[in-house]
Amino acid sequence: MAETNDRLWEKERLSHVRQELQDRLDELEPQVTGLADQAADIRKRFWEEVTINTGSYTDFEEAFYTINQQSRVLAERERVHKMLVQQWKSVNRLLPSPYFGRIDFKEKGINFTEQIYIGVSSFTDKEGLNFLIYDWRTPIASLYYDHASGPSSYETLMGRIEGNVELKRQFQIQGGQLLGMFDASETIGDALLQEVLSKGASSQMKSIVATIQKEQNAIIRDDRSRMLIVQGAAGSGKTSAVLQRVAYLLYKHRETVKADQMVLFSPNPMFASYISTVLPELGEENIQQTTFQEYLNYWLGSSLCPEDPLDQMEYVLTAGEEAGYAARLEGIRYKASAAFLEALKNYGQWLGREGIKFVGIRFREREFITSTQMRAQFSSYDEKLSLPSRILLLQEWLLKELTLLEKQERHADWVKEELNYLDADDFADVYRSLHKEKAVFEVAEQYAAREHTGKRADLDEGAFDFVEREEELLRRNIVKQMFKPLRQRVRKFKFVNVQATYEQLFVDEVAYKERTDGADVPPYWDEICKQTINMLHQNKLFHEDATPYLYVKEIIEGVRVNTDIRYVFVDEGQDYSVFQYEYIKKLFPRARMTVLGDFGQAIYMQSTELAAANSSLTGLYGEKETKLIRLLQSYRSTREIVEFTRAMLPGGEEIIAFDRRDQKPQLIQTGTADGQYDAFICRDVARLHAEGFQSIAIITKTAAESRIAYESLLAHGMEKLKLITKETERFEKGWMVIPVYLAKGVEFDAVLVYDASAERYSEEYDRKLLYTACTRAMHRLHLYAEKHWSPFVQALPEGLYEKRDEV
Ligand SMILES: Nc1ncnc2c1ncn2[C@@H]1O[C@H](COP(=O)(O)OP(=O)(O)OP(=O)(O)O)[C@@H](O)[C@H]1O
Repeated sequence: MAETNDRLWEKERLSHVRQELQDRLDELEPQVTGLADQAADIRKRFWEEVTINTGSYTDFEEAFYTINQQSRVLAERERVHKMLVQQWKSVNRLLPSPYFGRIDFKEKGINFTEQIYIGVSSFTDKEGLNFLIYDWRTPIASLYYDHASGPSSYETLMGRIEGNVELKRQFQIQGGQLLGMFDASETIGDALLQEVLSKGASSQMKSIVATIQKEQNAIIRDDRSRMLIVQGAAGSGKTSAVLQRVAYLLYKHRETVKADQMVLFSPNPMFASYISTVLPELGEENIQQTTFQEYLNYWLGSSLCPEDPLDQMEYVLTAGEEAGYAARLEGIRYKASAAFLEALKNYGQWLGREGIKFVGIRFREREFITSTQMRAQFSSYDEKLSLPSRILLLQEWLLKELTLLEKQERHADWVKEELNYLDADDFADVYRSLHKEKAVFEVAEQYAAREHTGKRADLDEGAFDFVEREEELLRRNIVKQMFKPLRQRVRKFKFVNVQATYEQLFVDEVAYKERTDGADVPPYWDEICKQTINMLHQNKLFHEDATPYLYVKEIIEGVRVNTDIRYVFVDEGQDYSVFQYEYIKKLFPRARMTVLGDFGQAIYMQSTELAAANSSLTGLYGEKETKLIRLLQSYRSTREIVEFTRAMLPGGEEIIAFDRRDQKPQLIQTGTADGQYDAFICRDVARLHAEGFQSIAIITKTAAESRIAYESLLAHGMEKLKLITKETERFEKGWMVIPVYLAKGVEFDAVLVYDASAERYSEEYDRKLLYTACTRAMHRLHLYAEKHWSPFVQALPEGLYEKRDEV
């Protein structure tokens, strides 16, 4: 009975709050449109109101004053309009579902229990005195996420507030209707989470604001660490938590930090599209999203073409039979290592003493300034100065030299010849400036004459030599134009041959050791050198060389920095090398960094272990400034799928499954009969679809395998199937074939691992690929093989799956 009363009471309150929201909306709407119209009107009539009369100084002043006045009114109207639009949007967002939680909190020493309703933004009553809804990011709202009922506390700017949570309640409100309410005695009750997690996958990630878990809340609200590292199991909500964190930080620091001062590194553009709706759903603007590759491409410019990381991945997975494969793999590993980073630091020292390669400045087949001259000039600078400072001095020297050479060059014969090719415009320009010059000349002559004789000078027409001055000016212009690109090259440091400077690291072992203060070389060094140089000679860079190359470039030219950015977030952080982290740190010197990842899904060779005791990531800002949070509970998949997948990973037993149940994963052995394989898959997709699963992914190991699978399944009549490639920009719901490395970070109702045979996944390296593929499944997981299962499947306890032998 009491429960029913509670529910009635909540229904009434909901309808009261909605009425208040509606009233506010009715109040705001005319203001919003009215102000927009007013601003538009002012903008349209701006110049009508202003009479510009510059006849006298007073007129001018008056015009100036009116313009100023008008633009101030306009700016104020626009500011108020923007604020009202924001309020209007926020009220609109609240109306269908004003809040999702309530806590009753009795503060210590105060004899009163406050009811706190929590929603996506705050809302007060008409008088502005009482909060009808608290924003989920307010300090008091953290009680909702962190504590079960009982003694609790929360942090405010003024210190810790202690008290007692007497009630914690969750609501399901949709379209203004109270559909359900649950009182939670333990953290956030499972009922709502169960409900949320049992839903189907969608083409866009959803906000988890109503069901944030305690350990996720710690990630969201951490505001102290310079570096926050989150090592979280597959599906533990890392990406979800980081997006909530962005919204939280934007709210907490709204006076000082704007969305464009945050940047998120995501694995690929498709992933970026997948998460793009979360922040707007929370009422915040999207932050800048990029991939590390975009940064590389931008900074390397057009002269060198770096390999795409996905192409590198495809090579690693498919080129096992090719000559030089083992050396390339060693190269990938070594060039991402801390040892190589150290070697490059030492190389920087060596370059400071000798060895930088310069490019001479050539002009019309002549060597103007040779690389030897540059080297001599460079070595004349004090060695105590940093390398980039000396390069700057050299740049200055070169620009001065060019000015001298430019002057000399005006008298060269080729300039005379060029005079013949000038067009009328060139002459007209010179003619105009000569006339101006003539006027100045005549005034100067008159002045000089008056000084000497006290009379006007009697200037004859020939006193100003037009012809001579004309040729002089024309020559000057011609040479100036020709020297422009030379100057530009110098300004862009093109006189340093970075390519040759990088290349000379890869001559042979002796040279390498000499230049890097005795660094050890990995196996296959000679072959690694050959492969690297071969690429450079084609003006290309292996992916593993791209960041080290930029690093060397910056050792010489100085570090590029972006001081605007205050927060950097790196998702799928295990896939970045220590080099890339070092680079990101330097690029954003004022930023705090949040890195989220899962070493269990570290499928790239350059991976970094996030949570290891001696992780290079901890070393980036030092232990004191670094905080590590581990997430062990997996939310994405059913208990059966988590139990199956975690058994694939050494140490996987620590992953905790959420208690949501469905079928066990199915292993389907198809036999070798022609066409049977794909026929089984088609049939299973149709069955899953009939069960109501809409997003179904057939996951392959490589892009090459994806293409073959796609063609073959298409031939079996699966017309609705889509092939996802690295060029796919938008993530859409449906049936798709996708290589595992593109499926990272996203999820599907059902996953069918196209070929989980021993032929496909047998190396230790394949374990994580298979794990990553299987952990994309939310509700159903099927694995297929013709004959022999991958050893990683064979090793699983039998009770974890159901076998379907179709042979
Ligand atoms: N607190 C939560 N409430 C509701 N759903 C949640 C919560 N945490 C995670 N989820 C859901 O679990 C799924 C996995 O979350 P997410 O993609 O953020 O995990 P992840 O750790 O980034 O995964 P992976 O590393 O495997 O890509 C998503 O569907 C997300 O909505």
